[in-house]
Amino acid sequence: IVHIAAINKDRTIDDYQRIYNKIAEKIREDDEYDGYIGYGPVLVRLGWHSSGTYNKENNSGGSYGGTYRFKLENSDPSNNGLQNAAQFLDPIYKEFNWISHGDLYTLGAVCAIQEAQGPKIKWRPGRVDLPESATPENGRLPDAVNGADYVRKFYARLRMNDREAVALTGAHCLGRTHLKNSGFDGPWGAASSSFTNEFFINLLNEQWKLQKNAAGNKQYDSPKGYMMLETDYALIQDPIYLKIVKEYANNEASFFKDFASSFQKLLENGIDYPKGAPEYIFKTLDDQDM
Ligand code: HEM
Ligand SMILES: O=C1CCNc2c1cnc1ccccc21
Repeated sequence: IVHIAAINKDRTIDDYQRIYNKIAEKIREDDEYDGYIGYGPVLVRLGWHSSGTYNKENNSGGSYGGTYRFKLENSDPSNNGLQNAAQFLDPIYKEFNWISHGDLYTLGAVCAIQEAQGPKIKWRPGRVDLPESATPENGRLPDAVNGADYVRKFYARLRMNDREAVALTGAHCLGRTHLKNSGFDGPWGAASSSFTNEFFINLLNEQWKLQKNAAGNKQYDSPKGYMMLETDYALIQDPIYLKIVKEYANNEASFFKDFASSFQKLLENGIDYPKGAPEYIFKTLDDQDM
């Protein structure tokens, strides 16, 4: 399967910065969501899940077709809770319905990371809405109750190496798990809305105890009320991953650099960009004194 980015000559960076600003202002405005965590984390998860269906074996899935908008994909149990992000983006799509859904979902994630004081993420438009028949089947997104071998194999399907896998999982500095969505619970204390390397610091500094949560699922809990999924904890069980976790815990700049490149790669998996395709770096509201 080949998906070629459609270059729309009528649209410039100003058009996309206007959408970016609308999303950023709405994130600021709707600050009460999820106990005042805000919409940032769930917008990041929507961008990641709409891209995480990619399979390098046949170049299927991925963000290009915006197929999350179809029932088969948005009712995938792995996507429980992302309806909140889709509803957040609805009014933005109505006002700027010249943008494709794939571009909107990924732009929303880039905006959320940058507005959370994370790294600047390069973003390229050109995804084209595909019909419902192009929706990938359920089951392509990762399960949390697994170890390092599963994590390595899963990320390899997305063309990600060990460093990219650890960097991407660092997005778990944002938001939290919700029993009603995924059957995992917490953390309450550490559920942050700022993008930092604290996920790696938590992994190394807390005492973790594997226990069953209220839904009967295993997760790691710490005395401070923090939590880790088994796939999070795998990053300090595997010696190769552990070395990278230590690097990112001690060097936030290195984490930011690797996250920025890995996240762009994740969001662009499966898309062929023609030579000279425009690539944008959006200004934050702070950069624009807004
Ligand atoms: C093995 C890989 C991964 C697994 C098993 C996993 C699993 C999960 C689970 C179970 C939740 C809780 C969802 C809920 O209950 O609302 C979650 C939340 C989240 N995930 Fe991941 N994840 C993985 C990788 C990633 C990646 C690569 C990113 C982004 C780059 C990401 C970003 C997020 C964010 C931002 C949240 C918080 C959402 C919110 O607060 O509503 N995750 N993840
Ligand atoms: O250590 C943290 C910080 C707050 N958020 C999360 C952590 C660890 N694992 C997570 C897994 C999924 C979603 C959020 C988190």
